[in-house]
Amino acid sequence: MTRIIIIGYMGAGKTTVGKALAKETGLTFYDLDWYIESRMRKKVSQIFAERGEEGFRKIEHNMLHEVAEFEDVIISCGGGTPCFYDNMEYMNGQGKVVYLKASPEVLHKHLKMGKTERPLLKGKTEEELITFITEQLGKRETFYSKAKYSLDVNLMDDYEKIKITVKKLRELLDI
Ligand SMILES: Nc1ncnc2c1ncn2[C@@H]1O[C@H](COP(=O)(O)OP(=O)(O)O)[C@@H](O)[C@H]1O
Ligand SMILES: O=C(O)C1=C[C@@H](OP(=O)(O)O)[C@@H](O)[C@H](O)C1
Ligand SMILES: [Mg+2]
Repeated sequence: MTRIIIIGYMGAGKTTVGKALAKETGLTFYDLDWYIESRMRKKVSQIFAERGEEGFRKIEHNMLHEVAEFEDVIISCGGGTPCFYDNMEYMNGQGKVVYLKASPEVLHKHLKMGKTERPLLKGKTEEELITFITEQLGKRETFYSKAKYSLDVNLMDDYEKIKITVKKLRELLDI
């Protein structure tokens, strides 16, 4: 039985890489945000707006316990998933957790395009965005570093290189 759990900051490529890795390996792909959206029939941004971050984290925690029971899967989490409740310890007990590690500059580059989709980044100027990423990544690193596996994705920073990322992950995780 294989269960891979991908973590890392917003914009690291968890969703993109997870999907590609599942396609290559034949494992089934679950993105925790997408799973939440389909179960709740609401966008993540809508859940944040209606229930606040606390409400979202509660739902995220419950849904994590559903998807992390599935077998032969690749699960891409949201950037905040490891940082609430005992989610990180739980994930470490459920599967191979891999941290996609990227610098604030690379994350910023990826996030510039999609910031309206992400409630925590909404309405921020360029400058505010880079400051926010740097500060929050610093705090979250404590949680992310509890992953058993980690892959630096700073140099794998374009679409053609996603294949290389997938290859490296297959070697690292032995899948
Ligand atoms: N290796 C990469 N090179 C270039 N852009 C990327 C790469 N990985 C992800 N992206 C882009 O960065 C953004 C965030 O990627 P996504 O997979 O949604 O990250 P996450 O799920 O970690 O937040 C998307 O617009 C995606 O197309
Ligand atoms: O980092 C975070 O707290 C969040 C990351 C998002 O997922 P991605 O990391 O896939 O963008 C999503 O779960 C939500 O907007 C909150
Ligand atoms: Mg994602």
